[in-house]
Amino acid sequence: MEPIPVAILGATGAVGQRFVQLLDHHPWFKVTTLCASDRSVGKTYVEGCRWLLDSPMPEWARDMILQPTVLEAVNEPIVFSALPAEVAQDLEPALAEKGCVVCSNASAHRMDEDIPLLLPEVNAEHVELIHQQRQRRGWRGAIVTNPNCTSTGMTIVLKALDQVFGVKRAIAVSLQALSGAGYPGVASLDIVDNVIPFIRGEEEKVSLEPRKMLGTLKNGHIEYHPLTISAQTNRVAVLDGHMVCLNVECETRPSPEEAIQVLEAFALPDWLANLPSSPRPPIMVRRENDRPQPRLDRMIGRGMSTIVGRVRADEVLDLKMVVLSHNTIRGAAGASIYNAELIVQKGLLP
Ligand SMILES: NC(=O)C1=CN([C@@H]2O[C@H](COP(=O)(O)OP(=O)(O)OC[C@H]3O[C@@H](n4cnc5c(N)ncnc54)[C@H](OP(=O)(O)O)[C@@H]3O)[C@@H](O)[C@H]2O)C=CC1
Ligand SMILES: N[C@@H](CC(=O)OP(=O)(O)O)C(=O)O
Repeated sequence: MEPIPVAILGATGAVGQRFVQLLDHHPWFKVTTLCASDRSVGKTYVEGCRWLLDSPMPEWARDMILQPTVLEAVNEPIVFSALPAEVAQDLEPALAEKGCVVCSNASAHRMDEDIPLLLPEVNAEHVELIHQQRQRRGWRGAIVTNPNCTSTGMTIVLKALDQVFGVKRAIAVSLQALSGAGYPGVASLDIVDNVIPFIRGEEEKVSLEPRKMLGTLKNGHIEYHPLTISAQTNRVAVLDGHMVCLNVECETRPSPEEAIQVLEAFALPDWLANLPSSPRPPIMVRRENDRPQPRLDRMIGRGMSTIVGRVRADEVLDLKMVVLSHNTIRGAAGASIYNAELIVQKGLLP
């Protein structure tokens, strides 16, 4: 098929750069517009972007001129948004009204009733909410969001366990990478030799977003999962990869070995598993007693897999384990691209 033109908003940031990297040689999508703030507009991408990734900036991106982040600059059928939430708030609905399908990382519209908070491994059927948006709001396009990067890996694990054992309560303690705070992010004098036990708004998102994703779509409306989550979130001196120490209580108490078998057997239907960005495998269980580790394991499945280790019986709830997910790939740009592939596959582009 002809490549589908796509735009990237916030193209110079930590997540925007991942979009540029992951869309290089993408089999379906071709980047035709890069947008940034007024600070960068008019510069070439190579001038306006402090490239932080360990592969070279793609040749096609280097000389593209950064466009203003305004409605008139964007005419592509698919728009990837890596905007600050306050900028996304009004612009994303305006783009959806104009006819663009916006695949967004920003938190601004994640919890809106008719907007899917989509993780294909967990709730691919929620994409049908696009029809509600079009009916209720009169949009030709749509907004589809991906979750907070800490919510991402743990929700995939909770889904696998919920399908078999039912999940009732969870305690999540995160160790979050620096790239999660964007660029330049946290000052080195704050984080070297240190852990910061506060990330604004994060605990609220990690407690609530999984309940929407694990919820049931009934009559065009999502009934949230009754699961209760207690979250504590911390910033640590890791570059990429968010780790979550997760304790889970189930309806039916599994042994650690039963839980491992369920996690290893977690599979996607063929139509999802065959999308270009689908994680292969969706979940990998490490049985060594000192894994997963961010530096060693975050790129498993090209950064799209969820890695689980240290699955043990818990003295307070039923199970405890450690979950690792690449925050700017599975938790951000890779997530949006995977969602866009799902939308194309379902024939939901206008
Ligand atoms: N980093 C992560 O792991 C995750 C991030 N997110 C979300 O993704 C979004 C982007 O995050 P991240 O890449 O980390 O942030 P960065 O701060 O690294 O990048 C922000 C980007 O937005 C642009 N921008 C800033 N202000 C404006 C403005 N007023 N108008 C237009 N563009 C603007 C910047 O352009 P310029 O360079 O010109 O200033 C830059 O391209 C945020 O909503 C964040 O919450 C979600 C999940 C994970
Ligand atoms: N808050 C996350 C990254 C992020 O921006 O998430 P959100 O889009 O949910 O605010 C982190 O610090 O790692």
